[in-house]
Amino acid sequence: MYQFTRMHESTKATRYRSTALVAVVEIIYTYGASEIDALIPLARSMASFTLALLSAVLLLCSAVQAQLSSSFYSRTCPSLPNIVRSTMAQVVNKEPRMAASILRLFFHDCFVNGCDASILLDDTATFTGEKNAFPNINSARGYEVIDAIKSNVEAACPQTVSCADILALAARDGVSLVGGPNWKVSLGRRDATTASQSDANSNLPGPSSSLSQLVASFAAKGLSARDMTALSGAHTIGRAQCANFRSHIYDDADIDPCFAAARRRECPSAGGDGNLAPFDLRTPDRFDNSYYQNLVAKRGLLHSDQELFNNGTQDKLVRRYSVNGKAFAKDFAAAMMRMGAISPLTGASGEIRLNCRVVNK
Ligand code: HEM
Ligand SMILES: [Ca+2]
Repeated sequence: MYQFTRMHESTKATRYRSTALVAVVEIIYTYGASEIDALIPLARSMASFTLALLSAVLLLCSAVQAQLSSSFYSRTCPSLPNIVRSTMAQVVNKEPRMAASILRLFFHDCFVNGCDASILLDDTATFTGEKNAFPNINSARGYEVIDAIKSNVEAACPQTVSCADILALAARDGVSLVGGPNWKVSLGRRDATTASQSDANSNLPGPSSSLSQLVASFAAKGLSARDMTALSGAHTIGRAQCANFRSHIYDDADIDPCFAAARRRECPSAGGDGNLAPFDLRTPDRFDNSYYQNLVAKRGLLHSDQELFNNGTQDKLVRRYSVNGKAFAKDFAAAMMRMGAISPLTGASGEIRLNCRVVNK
């Protein structure tokens, strides 16, 4: 759709340019070379008209393309990267898990109608939002961290930076603060004015998903199976609740029996639904490639995790990441940039929310 509009505009520009050229040639032909001097001002004004037209078309193109850019706030809010980074550093220093929780918030935002901070909206009389959808209720956390960053950003650059961009930056900083890769965050997203609980319920993959369901849910967002496997490496940090991995440790066969027995101690077969367990027992708060080493050892915590290494299409890639932390870091960063570019609101769409929890009045 964007592509079509762009081609259409540039065809128009070429047509205008050749019409101007033909006109100049016709004038020379009709009036003779001796009168060309008199025609120079006319030719000049036609040339500048053509130039103006071309630049107008170029401007239109960039608006239509609606591209994000890492320098989006470099003039309007130069302190933005430092504010986000220093707030995240304080928060993660106090509670390392928060790096994981903010990363997950970003994933859950982007997969539901794009990276538009829809997940941050509280329910209202006119819509039921995403916070109480099944994948998020009693599970997604870190909203108050985004509030704190937002209020620091508002103090420095009022009404300028979207909550969606703050979330994208905070997720990146959290990962890099706990030892993960760094990447350039593209900016210029705007905030949604509505949110949908049912979209959150249907677009986010669940812990009992099969490999083909996982691949399909990422494909629906324009992400490849490789992206899916790299992004799942986020489960190298953070915690999960017993209710989400109980059936894997009690009922599945594709699991190391010692690992299953150890995990059952923190997660009884009945009760204790909210008991927390780290995804990665070895380095629970360090963003490394041990998630993949765990999968190869059949020590994935969720059923969906172990699906990536269970004699399927992703086995080879999982093995590669398990022995090559650099390859994982590189692919994770690239996939995060692609995930962060899912259907952003740009230009005049959406708004710059003043409070990340509520739509502007
Ligand atoms: C591939 C499909 C995925 C499934 C089925 C899935 C599912 C889950 C589940 C069930 C939990 C535990 C929640 C709880 O018990 O409260 C969780 C936690 C987490 N997920 Fe995923 N996830 C997936 C992909 C991702 C992706 C792509 C990311 C980020 C790029 C991510 C980041 C995280 C993080 C960091 C945590 C820990 C959060 C915390 O400790 O607060 N997940 N995920
Ligand atoms: Ca969203």
